[in-house]
Amino acid sequence: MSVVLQIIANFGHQFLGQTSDNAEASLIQLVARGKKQGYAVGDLVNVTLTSDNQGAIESIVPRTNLFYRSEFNKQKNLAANIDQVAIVCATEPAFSEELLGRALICAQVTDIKAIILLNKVDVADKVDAARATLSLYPTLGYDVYELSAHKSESVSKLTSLLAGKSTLLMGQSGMGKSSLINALIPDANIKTREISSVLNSGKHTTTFSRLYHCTFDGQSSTIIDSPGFENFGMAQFSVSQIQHAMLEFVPYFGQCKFHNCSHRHEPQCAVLNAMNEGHIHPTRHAFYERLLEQLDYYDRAAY
Ligand SMILES: Nc1nc2c(ncn2[C@@H]2O[C@H](COP(=O)(O)OP(=O)(O)OP(=O)(O)O)[C@@H](O)[C@H]2O)c(=O)[nH]1
Ligand SMILES: [Zn+2]
Repeated sequence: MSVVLQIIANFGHQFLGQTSDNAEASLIQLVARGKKQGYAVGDLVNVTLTSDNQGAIESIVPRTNLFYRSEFNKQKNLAANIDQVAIVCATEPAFSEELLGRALICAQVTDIKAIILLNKVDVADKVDAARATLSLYPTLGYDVYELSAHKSESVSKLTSLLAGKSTLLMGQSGMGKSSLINALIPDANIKTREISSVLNSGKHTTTFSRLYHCTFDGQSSTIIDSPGFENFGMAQFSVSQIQHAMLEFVPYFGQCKFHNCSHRHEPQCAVLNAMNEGHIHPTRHAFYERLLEQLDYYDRAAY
């Protein structure tokens, strides 16, 4: 029998599938048939069932999007078919603005809405510094929501952002992502144990993405939890894609002296002028330079 299932967990060579509209549906262990393809959590796949709880993936339903990071030819799929990505930062330990910036660029190029969650705002002596760092981002168009995973009222406010949507939750280790998942999805631990029992092993479950069906504000929603990340390569993007994802640069494009201006060192560069006049934050320009340097490095390494 052939069915369409959604991949809800990805263990590299093995996947778990479930019907996308029924959170209570049993878990089906999936294997990829034929050519190995990079499936992602959130993918819809055509499956031939081989038993009650096993099946073979025959093909993939075309994706609306795929959020991934990559170094050289190594690709790490985080989620497919998502409506938004929520990047979890915290007051302590301090988060990396570099990683936040990279996740925002990736969302921008992939045309996925990004929101920033500042968790642990109950840590009174650290909250001002975190707020100061994040104050730049609303000026670029990214909403920042403050919350505390330990306070139920702030978690229930968060549900209105997630209701009816498929959201990828990502963040560095220690930002409180697991605490947030447990607060949002009270049976998350039970579901994780179910997965472990299907796989006869619990060891993989925290290192791979997984999808939870939930109901927020009466609307069926999904959350994809991804492993904490400590780097974010973007080898897949072109210089032009990165430039256009630097949203505060965009108004100045076309006004530089050289039409192929890299906005790094050229004379009469409208972007550099805007920075010197205080319209573009120097830390963002420095960030942009680092991204381009990394692309140069990938290019040189390819030859
Ligand atoms: N004060 C405070 N502590 C929190 C909050 N949320 C999480 N924590 C604590 O922060 C620590 C890390 O939380 P986790 O939920 O394990 O963080 P994580 O981001 O899932 O980290 P990994 O599992 O390593 O990826 C734990 O000691 C939590 O109790 C919060 O809102 N306020
Ligand atoms: Zn320029």
